[in-house]
Amino acid sequence: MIFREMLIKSAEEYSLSLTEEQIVRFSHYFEILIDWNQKINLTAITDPKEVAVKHMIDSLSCYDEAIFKNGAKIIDVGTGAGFPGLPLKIFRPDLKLTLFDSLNKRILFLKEVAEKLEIPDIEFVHSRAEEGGKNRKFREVYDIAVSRAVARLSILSELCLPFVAVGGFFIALKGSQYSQEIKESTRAIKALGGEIDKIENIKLPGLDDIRAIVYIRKIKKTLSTYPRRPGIPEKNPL
Ligand SMILES: C[S@@+](CC[C@H](N)C(=O)[O-])C[C@H]1O[C@@H](n2cnc3c(N)ncnc32)[C@H](O)[C@@H]1O
Repeated sequence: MIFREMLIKSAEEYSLSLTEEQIVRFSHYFEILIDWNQKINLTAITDPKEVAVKHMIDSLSCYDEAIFKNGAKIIDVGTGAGFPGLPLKIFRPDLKLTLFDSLNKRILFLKEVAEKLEIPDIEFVHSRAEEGGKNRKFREVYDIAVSRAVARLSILSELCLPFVAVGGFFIALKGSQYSQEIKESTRAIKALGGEIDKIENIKLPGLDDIRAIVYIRKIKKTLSTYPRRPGIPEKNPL
């Protein structure tokens, strides 16, 4: 009940209106998350109010109606326990979502959530982004790539921009250190065919820190040299 109330209250503060069906799905997702978290490490955040704000509402904070077009193809790179991809899919069931992660246990959890919540049209991929980004099935076919808490922006751009089609967006959900990360990543974003479109500051209900959503537009194809081999983007950022 606490989760449900907090979710509704925070969504309202954030000017997002949720239907009863969506609220039920978010609540069920929360229950399965807490249950599985006892067996495998999915999240350090377990307090109902915190899960509602720091996972569910934070995930929705990158939602922009003008960018998330009807039926858009979206990939969540390093999705972990499904953030931000799954809350976005619950909010906008028309999205064609790919949940992508290098840890298979988390993919198994996500499959169970999708099945129990009866959410169709989700593709689950167990792979590293450095490999997926080279694969023709995934390369430059997405309208949107989203990612949260996976790597610094310079590294993350190499992991995410190869998935995005020209004209699409890579959306990075960033914490309070975002200014420094953005400064460091200018060269990488350009080299990968991207351009910063806008940066939106976010303050979550009840939290003091300022976060940022960085919207990067794909303006040119990514050179076939990127992404480099697994581990290289992190070891030697562009
Ligand atoms: C700290 S968790 C964040 C999970 C989720 N995005 C969130 O915000 O709660 C980072 C996730 O990224 C995945 N990951 C890290 N490097 C990756 C890579 N190169 N390719 C695919 N997934 C990766 C990890 O397995 C992990 O699940």
